[in-house]
Amino acid sequence: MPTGTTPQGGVSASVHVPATSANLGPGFDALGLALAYGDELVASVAAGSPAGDRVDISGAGEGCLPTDGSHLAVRTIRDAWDAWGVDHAGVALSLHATNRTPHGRGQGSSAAVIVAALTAAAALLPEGLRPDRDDVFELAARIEGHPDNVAPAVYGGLTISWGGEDGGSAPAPRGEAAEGRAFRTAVLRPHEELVALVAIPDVKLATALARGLLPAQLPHAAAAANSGRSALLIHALTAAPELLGVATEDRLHESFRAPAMPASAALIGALRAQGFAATVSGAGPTVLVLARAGEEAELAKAELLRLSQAEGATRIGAEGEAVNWRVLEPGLDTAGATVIVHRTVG
Ligand SMILES: Nc1ncnc2c1ncn2[C@@H]1O[C@H](COP(=O)(O)OP(=O)(O)OP(=O)(O)O)[C@@H](O)[C@H]1O
Ligand SMILES: N[C@@H](CCO)C(=O)O
Repeated sequence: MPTGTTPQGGVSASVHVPATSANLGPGFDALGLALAYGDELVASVAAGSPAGDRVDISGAGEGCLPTDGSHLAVRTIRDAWDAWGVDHAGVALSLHATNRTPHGRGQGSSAAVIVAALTAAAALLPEGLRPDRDDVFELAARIEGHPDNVAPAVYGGLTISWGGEDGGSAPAPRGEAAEGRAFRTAVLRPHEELVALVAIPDVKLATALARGLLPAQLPHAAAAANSGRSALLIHALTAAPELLGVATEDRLHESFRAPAMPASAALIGALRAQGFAATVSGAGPTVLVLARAGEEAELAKAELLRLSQAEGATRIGAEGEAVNWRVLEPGLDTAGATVIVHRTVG
């Protein structure tokens, strides 16, 4: 970035970022799927200072999240400009956030806001100097700490991400410079018949808490079974959806986290007992069901609605509170994060 580059006034960047579901069963910290609904962030700058930063929020987080410079999107934009060598001390940021992705439910809300903020931070720079999608992916994954929600939020579709051992550079494809990237991803198109259903409870589970429940070590047999299933899962998601049930079996995380989301675990157990490919979405507690379009998806939806409304185990959360569920069939997104830069008038 040339010395003295500043964010542009007189323009606004409108960003859309999809909600995402990570893990998909055995693909812990690696697999992600973009869902066709998500968040909007409109960003602009004017002459001023960071003290003048303002965020206007509607939807998730409205009335709870900060509306000043301590908002995650503002911090992320300013951190990105620092990382890219942009001089931003003389501007105030104005953000309008429309949040549809629920927070702390396992649909990638934190990845979405980070990706939206970085996409806006790049778009507000002069044309020709804007970091590209791969730069946004890299920085977002570093901030989030793992790439599995960030990749589908940036690129759309079905993503397989990887990093380096012990936080080093991610191994690069043959013939490509390693470039010191910490994370990389391969983007696949999901099978055209793939349908995703989500049941979203009205209780939250912080990802940090859910990660704290994982064991440091696992038996080799469990790791071997899991690697076989995650390989099979790619085949199921792209070519053979009839294998989704067996391919979504996980040995790395779901059982260890079940005590923190008993209602989700009970719902998944009841659905899997009927042969449906039900898993925890991300770190939970949303339940994700993958199915083939047509009769199987219709049956899965009917069962998901019936079980999530039933009295009993599925109505009790981790703290003993009642759980209410919202069931959605969001469709799949293949575009990822998109941005339009408008010239502002007046
Ligand atoms: N749009 C947003 N604006 C500001 N902060 C947000 C936004 N979305 C998420 N956050 C912050 O991230 C937290 C949720 O992140 P967390 O990683 O726990 O869950 P998640 O990203 O929704 O789920 P998962 O990582 O399992 O998919 C929120 O409680 C909030 O602090
Ligand atoms: N792979 C992550 C996804 C949630 O961010 C986890 O399960 O902790």
